[in-house]
Amino acid sequence: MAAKQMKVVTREEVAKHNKPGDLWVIIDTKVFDLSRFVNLHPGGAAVLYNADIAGQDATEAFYSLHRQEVLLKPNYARLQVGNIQDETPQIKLLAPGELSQVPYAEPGWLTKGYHSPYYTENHRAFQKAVRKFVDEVIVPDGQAREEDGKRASQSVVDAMAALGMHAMRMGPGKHLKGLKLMNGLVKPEEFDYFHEMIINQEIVRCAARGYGDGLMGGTVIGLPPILNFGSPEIKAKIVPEVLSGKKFICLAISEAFAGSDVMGLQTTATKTPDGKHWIVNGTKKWITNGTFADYFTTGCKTEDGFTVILIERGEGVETKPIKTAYSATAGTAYITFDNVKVPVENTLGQEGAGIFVMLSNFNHERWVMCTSSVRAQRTITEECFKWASQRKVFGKALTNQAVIRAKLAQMIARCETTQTWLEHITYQMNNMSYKEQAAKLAGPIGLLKMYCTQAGQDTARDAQMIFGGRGITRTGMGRLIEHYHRTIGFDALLGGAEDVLGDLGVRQAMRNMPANVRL
Ligand code: HEM
Repeated sequence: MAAKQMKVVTREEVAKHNKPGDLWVIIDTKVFDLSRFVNLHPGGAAVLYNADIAGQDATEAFYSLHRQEVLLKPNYARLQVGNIQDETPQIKLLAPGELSQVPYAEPGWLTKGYHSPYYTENHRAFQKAVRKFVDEVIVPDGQAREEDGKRASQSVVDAMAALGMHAMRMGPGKHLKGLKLMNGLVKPEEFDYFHEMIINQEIVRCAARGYGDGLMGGTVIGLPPILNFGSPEIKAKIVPEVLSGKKFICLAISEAFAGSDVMGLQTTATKTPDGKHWIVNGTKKWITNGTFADYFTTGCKTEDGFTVILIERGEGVETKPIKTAYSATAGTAYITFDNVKVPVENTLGQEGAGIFVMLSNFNHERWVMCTSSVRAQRTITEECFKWASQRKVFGKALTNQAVIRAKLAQMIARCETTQTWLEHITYQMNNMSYKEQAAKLAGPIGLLKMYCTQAGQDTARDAQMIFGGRGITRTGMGRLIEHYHRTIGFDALLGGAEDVLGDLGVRQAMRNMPANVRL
């Protein structure tokens, strides 16, 4: 279709179009013909016929009531009929992949003129490529699926698989060998936890919490036990299917009976008399991606303790969606296992050593959650800074109010402290063996996660105060704030409740308390 021919007009000409049936406005030097749209306008017709708006420059009024994205929607973009002669737009749209220039909207290492000891040129090139991909492919799908509740589009899952993204989200390791990562941008042996952190932090910018978990969150936590404890046969079958996005897996541990206290699990697995199969009975609750998973990495109670068993969807396995505060796109499930027959070869790790299998993954899982939580807060801080700068109250921008600045100060400080602590821990992960990480980082990661999610909740509350009623409205200016405030609880609970993790951090530290110290 040929591009629409735009008129070039003067402000005086626009001013003549100020009545019913002939209504134009100027928004940032662009001229919109609202003559027919006026009766469809969600904000009503009267506001558009106002003498300060009709035929006038409505830029300030528009941006105090609408998000930029309104004008990007094709049905609204087509209302533009021209541009003001000899003027250029003042409001800049970020191109896909571009960094925000809003202060503190990007972590320090991505802020012009600042330095960091942790990131190489390769990390920077990698971040650029990942952001572009996320902006172009993930963000639009994330916003749409969070709304309609359907699972992440297979086209997105496939596009991520083609870049090796599902594999990279498992962290550095042997599973990357031979893969072309981000079109060859990073060599498998050079991929480190900072690369992984970049992927997580970029994805979370889609600002769709349920979708973020729906987008293979189950794989991030459900596949590592296969990679680390599965037999060669199991690995050879499952890993390629899942990392190519053809099949889906989830981690099935929590139950109605037991959440953070995994010792309380009641799902049982008993051997058949011939010893060739497990018979699994029980239920699982709040299982991310469970509604569409093909495989379930399942914590079971067995004769001599706990055992983790890989269960394939089939006879006796049923999954039902659980309605949570975020979207059904996450696939949060209640699962019933009813006399499910599973080959003993599907046992992950030693029989009776399931606690070890489950615990071994917790550090990475919690660290992943920290990476996301920290970045999500930054997006909210950016929203608040933008809003407080453009919103006028009593004739002045909100940023003129000391109470608003005090809230921004706290939000920024939380972004900076959590990111800096996260980078410190990530650096340790890069320089420690998996065993060392287990010994030395469980406590610090527990404390970091506790602090990240506490900070997130404080930021959610502050943001809601800054946005007022808009912060509790699902559409419009404050929609990201409403979403964040509604879903922050997930961060504080998933992967171990905040209080439990704080306590874990202190208990780990107590173990290292020298017996010979006194005040
Ligand atoms: C191209 C021009 C415009 C388009 C496409 C447009 C579109 C919209 C849309 C989609 C909404 C719903 C917002 C949401 O919930 O996301 C809305 C609300 C509104 N619009 Fe417009 N609008 C335009 C111009 C204006 C102008 C110039 C004014 C000037 C006062 C205005 C005043 C309002 C008001 C008062 C609301 C209700 C806001 C609220 O509920 O907080 N609109 N408009």
